Amino acid sequence: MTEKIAIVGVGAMGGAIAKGLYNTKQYQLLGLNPVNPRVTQLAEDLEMTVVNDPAALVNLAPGLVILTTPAPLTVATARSLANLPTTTPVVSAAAGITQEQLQAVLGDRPLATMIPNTPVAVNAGAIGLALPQEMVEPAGTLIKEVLGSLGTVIEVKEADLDVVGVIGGCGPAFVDVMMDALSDGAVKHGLNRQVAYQVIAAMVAGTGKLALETGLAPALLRDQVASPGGTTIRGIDALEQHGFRAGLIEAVDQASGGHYVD
Ligand SMILES: NC(=O)C1=CN([C@@H]2O[C@H](COP(=O)(O)OP(=O)(O)OC[C@H]3O[C@@H](n4cnc5c(N)ncnc54)[C@H](OP(=O)(O)O)[C@@H]3O)[C@@H](O)[C@H]2O)C=CC1
Ligand SMILES: O=C(O)[C@@H]1CCC=N1
Repeated sequence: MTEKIAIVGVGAMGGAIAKGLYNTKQYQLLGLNPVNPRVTQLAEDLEMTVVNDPAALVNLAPGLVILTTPAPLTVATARSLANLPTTTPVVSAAAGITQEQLQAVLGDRPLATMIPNTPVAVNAGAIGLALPQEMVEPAGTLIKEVLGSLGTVIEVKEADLDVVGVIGGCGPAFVDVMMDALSDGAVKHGLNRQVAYQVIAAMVAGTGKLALETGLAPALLRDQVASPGGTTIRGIDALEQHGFRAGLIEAVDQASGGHYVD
């Protein structure tokens, strides 16, 4: 029987997860979200049954529930789903919301926290997953299978999920800012912006693939690009002088330390 996966909060993240799961053709998609034209269209596109009442979602008997509501609303939303059978696993993507907070409202059931990222929409996500030690089967296997269909799952301790969420979850936005600035530089030199976008996106995808497949440290990969006396090292010098590296370290500092409250 096809597993029914429920996405609670079908926004940017929930929608990206829905798209990635739809691509696999392996799951039946359910959703919970207030009614609006955006969600109605997405539901139609992804053959997803979206309801706007928690009791209706419980009646649809999902096999796995993924919480992607705004973090400050997630504990209250989880409470509205407490009637799910105690065997139904729940995975929350809400930044800064802990397993303990969710367990308090969802009771004793398989429960995990994660930080995915928007590339899950194209099954190329980086998903930090914190499974509690006492996770029972088959829930643990189901969670890893479903998330594994969306990209690379990296299991971490819950205490590390905050910083994993910054580099993995916020990271695409940081890279998008870099890509946008690189395209400005290229346009300044007369290149067509759409051509610049194409080159930059392929370059970023390939740089990530090379790092993943070689397992080499970024500093070593950088050295292979920077020919002695060449052009790259002059660009790196400019980046250092303008605080590129310090800016990224500060971005991780500023974005970490979850600030959401129930
Ligand atoms: N965006 C990202 O890249 C990442 C986000 N996350 C986490 O995912 C969660 C969602 O973030 P994001 O997708 O960016 O936010 P969005 O605002 O885009 O999405 C939130 C969705 O939840 C819906 N919603 C609001 N209240 C309820 C409710 N009570 N029941 C059901 N649905 C509800 C909203 O409906 P409506 O359409 O009416 O606004 C909206 O569709 C956050 O907890 C965030 O920490 C984690 C990792 C990465
Ligand atoms: O901006 C946010 O709060 C969410 C969490 C990680 C990425 N987006």
